[in-house]
Amino acid sequence: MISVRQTTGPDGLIGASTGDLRDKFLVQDLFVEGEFRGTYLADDRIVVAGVVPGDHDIEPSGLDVLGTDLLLERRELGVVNLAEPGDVIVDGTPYRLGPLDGLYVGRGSKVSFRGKGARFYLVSATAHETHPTVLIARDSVAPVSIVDELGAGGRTLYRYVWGGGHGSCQLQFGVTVLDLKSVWNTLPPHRHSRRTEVYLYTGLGPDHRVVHLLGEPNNTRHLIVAEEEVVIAPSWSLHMGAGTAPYSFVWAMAGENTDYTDLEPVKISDLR
Ligand SMILES: O=C[C@H](O)[C@@H](O)CC(=O)C(=O)O
Repeated sequence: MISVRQTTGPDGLIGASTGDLRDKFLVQDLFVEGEFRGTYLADDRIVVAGVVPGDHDIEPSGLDVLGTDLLLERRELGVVNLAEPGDVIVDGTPYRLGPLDGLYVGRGSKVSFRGKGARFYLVSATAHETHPTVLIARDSVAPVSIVDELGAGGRTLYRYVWGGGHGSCQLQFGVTVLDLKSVWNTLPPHRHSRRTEVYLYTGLGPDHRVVHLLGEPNNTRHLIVAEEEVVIAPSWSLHMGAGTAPYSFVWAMAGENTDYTDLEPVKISDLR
């Protein structure tokens, strides 16, 4: 099943209740064993989905929203496994993903998912050409450490597909892991007017939450986000958060270009 999500422009924040904000910007309940559950974002036509295979292989379904026979008929795909090892099968070839490993799948391939205990998070964007499928183990990526000795924003970025690495049409994605006792992601914050970004939070467990900030720098709002929930950052919105426990998140972007550094920094002192 793939549902459709329209967010809003910045004016949509005026008078928005907690429920309004959650209805627009938070995607919940993607991970249900035995199902292919997705949300189609109007923003940059990104599809996010969750797949929990359990005892049976799962193929993408509910594709009437896309109007194509295959999920990747006109799309590219990023996959990150959030749990036990499992396989993504691409045109008959299995790719094994351990915890937080990534896979890029080029346009035109047929995918299915296998592995009891695996929990696959999918992000897809439209694609105009085919780039090779590649497995990106977390250990194989040069980590980018953000050191914050006095503050609480120490973390390590693992860039899986981005402008400086493996080619893609518009998709960029990776994983960021917070240092022990650090809480802040994406500090200092930024916006990127030429793309949409989605964050999936993981590693929090059932009893903890991330307080995620969205909105324009001078007009922020917050969402309280739980394990395996996704937050949408339209091109006009910043995105940053602080967790009540250690966590990681999968970030993914799509839009006008694949230049990872094409962003507009926001000064912390300008936040309102
Ligand atoms: O545009 C870049 C994305 O927001 C993330 O890569 C940022 C991030 O993981 C972090 O700073 O913690």
